[in-house]
Amino acid sequence: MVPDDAPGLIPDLATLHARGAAQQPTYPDPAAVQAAVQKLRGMPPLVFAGECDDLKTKLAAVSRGEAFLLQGGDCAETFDGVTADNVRNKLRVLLQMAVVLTYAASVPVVKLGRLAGQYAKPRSSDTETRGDVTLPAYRGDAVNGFAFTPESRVPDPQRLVDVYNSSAATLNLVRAFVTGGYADLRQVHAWNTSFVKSSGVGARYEQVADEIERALTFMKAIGADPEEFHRVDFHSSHEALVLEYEHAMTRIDSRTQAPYDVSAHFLWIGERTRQLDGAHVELLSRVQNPIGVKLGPTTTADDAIALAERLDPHREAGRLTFITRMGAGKIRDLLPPLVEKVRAAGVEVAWVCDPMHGNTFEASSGYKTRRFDDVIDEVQGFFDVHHGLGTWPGGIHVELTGDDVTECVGGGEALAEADLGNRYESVCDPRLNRVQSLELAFLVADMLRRRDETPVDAR
Ligand SMILES: O=C[C@H](O)[C@H](O)COP(=O)(O)O
Ligand SMILES: C=C(OP(=O)(O)O)C(=O)O
Repeated sequence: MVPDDAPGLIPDLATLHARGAAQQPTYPDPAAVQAAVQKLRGMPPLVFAGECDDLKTKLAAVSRGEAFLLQGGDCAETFDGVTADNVRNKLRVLLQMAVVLTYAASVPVVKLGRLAGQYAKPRSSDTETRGDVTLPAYRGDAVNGFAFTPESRVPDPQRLVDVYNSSAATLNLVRAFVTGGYADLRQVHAWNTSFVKSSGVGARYEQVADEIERALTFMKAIGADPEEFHRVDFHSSHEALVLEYEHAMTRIDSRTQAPYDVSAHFLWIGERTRQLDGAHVELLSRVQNPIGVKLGPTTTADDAIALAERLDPHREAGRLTFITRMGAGKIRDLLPPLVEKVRAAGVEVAWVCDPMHGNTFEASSGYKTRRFDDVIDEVQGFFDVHHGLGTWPGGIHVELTGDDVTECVGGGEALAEADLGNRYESVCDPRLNRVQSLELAFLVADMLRRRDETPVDAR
């Protein structure tokens, strides 16, 4: 456990806050905050430091161009959403996407859930107004309630303990699924439930599943049935946003005597909290987990290089992932100078594309949405830029759900703006539904394959 004053390893909370921490809740009762933090400091780790190191090794392969990262899950998890069906559905769509990417593009896929901790949200505005009532904005279940009442919107630190418990329950189920038979490759057909089967992409998936099944039968016949066919490696991630939670979950690893944030394997710093001298960069600069930083359209190459110097001064392979979220209309202009200058500075990172956060708009009905075509266009732009520079498009970071929601428009089922109200369930940003997620996986697999077909000297 890291005491609040572990000298030299982790600054105490007050010192962190004194740096000016963006996007933090204003708690009305400091004693209640202290009590929640103390409670969390005594809880067991959610992940083990050695697992974080394993993920770092895998991300090093991503940064070398030898693997592809699939990072996905809800925009904002909710406490009510911690049900067996919900967790299974999310895992299932990620497994299906990973199979498509691995099989269709012949590339190892590192699987990273945006889950078991993704409960805190940075917001554009501190308040939300409905009619003539203005209340504090909803900042995720980690902070306050979604219900639009004054009581619900008051930040409650006990929620941080609830985040821990919900994350533990989710991770427990995920671990059971991925090692206990559900993720066995022989389940590849069973993951395709009837709803998806009846869609165009579902039929395409069935073909892939048939081919995999034949290959598995052949392998078994010749006596090869490796352990990797029966389980998958799966890791957890979330935005490290609320300092009280991340600080309380930072512990000294008994093997190495170094600090790890044991709330997840991978933590990222958001676009709104990546200030070089800010608290979030300071805290994550001290922990040994693999970490990410979101880079939006205002990021200069100097910003990115300075972030790398602060967060990865020893240039450790797999330590740092840059997750760009420029917007479909900007990525082809903004990404090339960024990647070129970062590379010229000798900084080695995994480059990952978040095609969601630069492409949000408000539909005429008032729903926040994203166009599937914009999502694809940003990923295609990301691939084109890296292709042009000879660098590796290392992965995608996607807000998605395993359910058949109606939050993003377009895709093979041509979801229209008028359909958004049918099943809009996100408490923050719109997610790809299950069919759209699978369609994305096939399109990205095509992009990866086409890249492979290009002769190296033509790159
Ligand atoms: O998920 C990211 C942010 O929390 C979200 O885009 C902010 O949304 P807002 O602009 O509605 O506050
Ligand atoms: C807030 C998020 O993204 P960004 O920091 O890129 O806006 C997010 O991924 O939930």
